[in-house]
Amino acid sequence: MAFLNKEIRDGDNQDLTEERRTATFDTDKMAEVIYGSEKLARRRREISHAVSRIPELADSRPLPFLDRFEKVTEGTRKLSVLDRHLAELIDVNDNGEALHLYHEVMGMEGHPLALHEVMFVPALIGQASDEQYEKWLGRAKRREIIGCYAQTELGHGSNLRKLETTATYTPSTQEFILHTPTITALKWWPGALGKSSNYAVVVADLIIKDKSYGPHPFIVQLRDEKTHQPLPGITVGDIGPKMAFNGGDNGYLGFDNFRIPRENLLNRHSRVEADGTYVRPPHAKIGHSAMIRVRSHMATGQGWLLGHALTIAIRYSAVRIQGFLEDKSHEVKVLDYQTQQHRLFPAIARAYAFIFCGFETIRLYDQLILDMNSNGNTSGMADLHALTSGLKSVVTHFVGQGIEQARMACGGHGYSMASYISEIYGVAIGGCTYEGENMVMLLQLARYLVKSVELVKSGKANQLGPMVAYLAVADHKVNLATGPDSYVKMFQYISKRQSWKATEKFLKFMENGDSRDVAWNKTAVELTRASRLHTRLYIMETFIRRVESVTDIPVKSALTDLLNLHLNYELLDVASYALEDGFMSSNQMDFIKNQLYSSLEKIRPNAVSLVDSFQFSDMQLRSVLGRRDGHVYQNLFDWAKSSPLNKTDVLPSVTQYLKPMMEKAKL
Ligand SMILES: CCCCCCCCCC/C=C\CCCC(=O)SCCNC(=O)CCNC(=O)[C@H](O)C(C)(C)COP(=O)(O)OP(=O)(O)OC[C@H]1O[C@@H](n2cnc3c(N)ncnc32)[C@H](O)[C@@H]1OP(=O)(O)O
Ligand SMILES: Cc1cc2nc3c(=O)[nH]c(=O)nc-3n(C[C@H](O)[C@H](O)[C@H](O)COP(=O)(O)OP(=O)(O)OC[C@H]3O[C@@H](n4cnc5c(N)ncnc54)[C@H](O)[C@@H]3O)c2cc1C
Repeated sequence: MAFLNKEIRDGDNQDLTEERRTATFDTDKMAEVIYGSEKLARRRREISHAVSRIPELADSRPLPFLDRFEKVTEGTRKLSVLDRHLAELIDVNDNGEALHLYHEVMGMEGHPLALHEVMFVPALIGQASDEQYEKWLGRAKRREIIGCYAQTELGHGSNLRKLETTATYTPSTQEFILHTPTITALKWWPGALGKSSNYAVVVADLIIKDKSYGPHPFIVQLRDEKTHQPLPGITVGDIGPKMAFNGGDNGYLGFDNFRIPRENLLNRHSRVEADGTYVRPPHAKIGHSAMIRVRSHMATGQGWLLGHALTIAIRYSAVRIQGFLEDKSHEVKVLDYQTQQHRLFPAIARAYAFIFCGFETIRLYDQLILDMNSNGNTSGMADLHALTSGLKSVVTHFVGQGIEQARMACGGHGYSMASYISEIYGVAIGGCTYEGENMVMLLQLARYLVKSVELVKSGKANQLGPMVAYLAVADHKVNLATGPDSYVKMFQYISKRQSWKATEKFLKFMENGDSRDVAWNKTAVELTRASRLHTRLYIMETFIRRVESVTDIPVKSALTDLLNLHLNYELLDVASYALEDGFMSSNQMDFIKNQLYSSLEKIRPNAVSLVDSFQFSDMQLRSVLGRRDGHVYQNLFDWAKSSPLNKTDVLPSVTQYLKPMMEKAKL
């Protein structure tokens, strides 16, 4: 008989095998839904297999035992090995294959090319003119040069309008002079800036004839192409260890009146003529496109990170036997406890929801770039900016929470670096900060929601985009028993009510004499609540759309269980908004809870297979606790024995300090 869960192998832990046998769907088919195509799901497996046959691509030692210097060296070593094997391992023009290969081999702790691929090349593609493509893009794509994205400064990150680095145009030499006027103007944080990159896209305040034109992107050479020494006028280095990403060299950068030619302003959309005339872009924020790109990709990337932590926690929970249920002669798997299921299963649903939702925003971003580059059409920018601002904030926040729950669900062993969950957590929560601090970005979405409510109030509801059309819809009582649409309607009611209440509150402060900014700040918490609700509604709707589109019946059925869990969990979490004005009854509340608990029971037999379907190899997971074979205790013991502290029985520190202390005490 063909097994539905393809992970079953001889010699694996029996408890885990037992779980895999209960799968009601084919995990390969589920992987096709997760990764968007049969081809990519299959290629991922093939690539992982091919990588496992090249020993040099393996981590030379478990990463948690490496210090920072060793991590940076190890990442760079693997990159160079990978470079030799690239063409034999993947179709280099296929982004999905490339992304998988890098996740597999390089892991998540950072490496010299991380920002080159994620932001430097995309910034060139989005911002450079055809002539600049000719000069830089090919070299960048071939990796003759390595670049990063240097925007944030020591003193400013969120408020781009106040960046202090200046790029002053000098018509006599047709050059920009880049300068760092104060210590707070030092670029600070850019990934791969400190030691690896020899070029950067630098965002600086463009100044022409003493007038500031705001932040603009420039391509800047930082280091000599032969010696890799910083060029005269450039100060550059590493900012030190961080919560995670310690294989990466986030850096600082200062300019001392450093000159670059006029052609180095990335000028697809705006430019400076030889005489200093400024030509405006078609949209004021078009220079931010590299950020919108990363934000568009974040929901999927973060969903995968949550998937990593859950794969570890669910597999472990199926192997960990502790305590009793009915039969007092046998301890049970901790996965059988309702509290454990409640801790983990809604997070599985969210991981799936975020991945599906992310695929939609990636498509929207690709369409926007196509429109902008082919006919200068920027009409989709405001919508996508609002959407991705909310999405990156909500998703990173919940992913952080979900990973932390996964850690706790593994008890003491979750706290060990052997689980690798703390590393995943550190990487994931970086996303709450980078690409726009979460509160700041929620407030960006709130601007859009407030404007939308104002449109409705002024009788222009017909101008609302499809994503906010619900803000104008009349309220009707909802019967939740009629299926997903009724949950959407209830959520729409809640989200709409909060957007309206926050807007009314904001307008009231202004009517009472507060300035717009002060009124905004006095309403900010309510506004961020509106943004979160709007975003969660969008995630819910995309999840429903995706499940509806699935054709494989067993896969669809398992996904429907996950979706039902998601709908009930989400609604329960925000029910107080609808209970307070009586729109939701306490009977409905009980109904939601009962549905939720029965979803947990339905999902239980598929739990291991739902996470196996992510098809993360052991190499990619880098977790001793979460390995596919489930031999948790032997694996943990072997790992601990390999700790450098265990190389000798008596440590020099004991001989030097501890023993003399003990000897002295004896006297
Ligand atoms: C294959 C790819 C895989 C990717 C996977 C991801 C993995 C990533 C790993 C890499 C790790 C790290 C990378 C991190 C890189 C960085 O962090 S780069 C630095 C990022 N920095 C930021 O995000 C700064 C945040 N701040 C801002 O973006 C802006 O300052 C902010 C938007 C907050 C405000 O901009 P202002 O210019 O000040 O604008 P306002 O006055 O507030 O608004 C004026 C109007 O403009 C609209 N607006 C703003 N931005 C945009 C935009 N981008 N697009 C469209 N419209 C925009 C705004 O809504 C206002 O409109 P309104 O007046 O309301 O109509
Ligand atoms: C792992 C990592 C990688 C990074 N990589 C890069 C990179 O490659 N390139 C790059 O240029 N940068 C990078 N950054 C920097 C990152 O983009 C910024 O740190 C981020 O945009 C947040 O800005 P900030 O540090 O100025 O935070 P701040 O804005 O100083 O945030 C501090 C607090 O102030 C609040 N706050 C600020 N403004 C407002 C407001 N208007 N209203 C309400 N509250 C507000 C925030 O909510 C937050 O609570 C990276 C950062 C990290 C952590």
